Amino acid sequence: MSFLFAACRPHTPKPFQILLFSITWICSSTRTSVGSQPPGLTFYFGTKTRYEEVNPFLLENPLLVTGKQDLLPNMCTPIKIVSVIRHGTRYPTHKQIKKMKKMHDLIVRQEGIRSELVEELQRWDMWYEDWMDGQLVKKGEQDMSNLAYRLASLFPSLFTKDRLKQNNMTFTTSSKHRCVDSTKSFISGLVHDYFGFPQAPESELKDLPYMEPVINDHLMRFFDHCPKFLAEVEDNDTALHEVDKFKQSPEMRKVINKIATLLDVPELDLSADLIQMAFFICSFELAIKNITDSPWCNLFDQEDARVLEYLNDLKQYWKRGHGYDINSRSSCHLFQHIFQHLEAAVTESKSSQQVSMPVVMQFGHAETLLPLLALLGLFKDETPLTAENFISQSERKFRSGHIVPYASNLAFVLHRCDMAETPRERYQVQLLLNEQLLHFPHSHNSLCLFDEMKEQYGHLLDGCQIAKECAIVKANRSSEDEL
Ligand SMILES: O=P(O)(O)O[C@H]1[C@H](OP(=O)(O)O)[C@@H](OP(=O)(O)O)[C@H](O)[C@@H](O)[C@H]1OP(=O)(O)O
Repeated sequence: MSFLFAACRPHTPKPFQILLFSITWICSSTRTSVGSQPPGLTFYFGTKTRYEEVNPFLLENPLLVTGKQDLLPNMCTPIKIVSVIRHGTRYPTHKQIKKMKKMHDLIVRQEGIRSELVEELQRWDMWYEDWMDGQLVKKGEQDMSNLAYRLASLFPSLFTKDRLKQNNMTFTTSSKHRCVDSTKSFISGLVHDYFGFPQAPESELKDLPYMEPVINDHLMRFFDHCPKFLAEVEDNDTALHEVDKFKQSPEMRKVINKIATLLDVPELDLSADLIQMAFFICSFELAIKNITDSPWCNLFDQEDARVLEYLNDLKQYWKRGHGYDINSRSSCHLFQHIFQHLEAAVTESKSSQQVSMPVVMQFGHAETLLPLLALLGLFKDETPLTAENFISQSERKFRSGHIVPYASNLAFVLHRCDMAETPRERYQVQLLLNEQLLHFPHSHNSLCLFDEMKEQYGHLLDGCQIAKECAIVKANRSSEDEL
């Protein structure tokens, strides 16, 4: 099978392969007609997943807003939106690029008789360079400008020219360049694509105070400012022990063995990290350049992909998700900030004032969103993800690629319902993830009365003081001192 598959790749026919040429031509044309994606791998890339995987209709039309009628509650008017948005598609980080080079060098130095696949990988151009280090790519800019257009189309009463001109929109970002650039692309999508202001200097916008992104890492990178998280997770070598164990698991060993055979390299030269990197190259080639037939994808089938997805999910679960309480508790300042924005709008609306800040857009990382979602009790499986339960977790809720792909976005939309029968029903909050309705865990409904939300999450409003949550309590002989 692999021989036939190997013969099905476009390649320069060699003397001893002339016979295969006709087969190759048939197969490559067949492969092209079969589909434009790596065979069944694209939904297993975890946090390296492109946004289109959660909204496939965007592949045809990146500006399409679907199901608008289903998304908005009848007889209610949106009066505020507060969003947390992951940056758009990015280059690999410096750390990952080093692993890419190591993996490719391992293949390039192969000599003697090599398979078609190895030859193709040897011919592949290692075009990634250290300077790229996680920066936003062109596709990432488009992710953001298109998202801005779609959100404004979904909530036109919030995204109005007047509000733009009156600066009633705020754009907060993490200090990382990919987030700052994502914010600028989002604003550009709003101003130029949606509102149609020309890009030229004579644009009406010149009299607008430029909508500069406001950097706030305490909000968008709260994990960097939480001593308890840094000590117990980030800087604790044993915190990801389940990840380390899974790298040695039978499932992982089977993938390593298979790739070693395919590449004809000693297993000892390979590792779970290097193989995960080869898998991620397939994901980056697709996400960044829309290359659907990268030779790197030909190393893997869906069984391998499920194992490698779980490896990434284990990291996200224990480093950012439900694994350790401090992961989610460290995000409660961000949740409180979101809630305070909603509460301010309710207060203004109740006193018949114009809502002063109807649009609040906040740009961060997968590690901004995952702890916040965990804090809200979302995507929590009954059993923790461990190195031992890969098989029983095959239908798990916590699949990072389905939750926080590039450009993922969580939106709290506050509605005023003037036909409400009781004052309690007048203000309702709607939850959307990646432009789709998301149910609150306590009610299994995507709409929640504002007062009910306050009751359900009150323990996170009054009972989560970030200074106390993040304090490192150091026991000593006489008493416990907070550092
Ligand atoms: O494995 P890498 O270096 O890509 O990990 C990145 C994070 O990428 P992710 O694991 O989420 O795919 C990156 O998150 P992002 O949302 O900004 O892409 C994070 O900022 C970066 O520090 C790396 O995370 P790590 O936990 O430090 O490995």
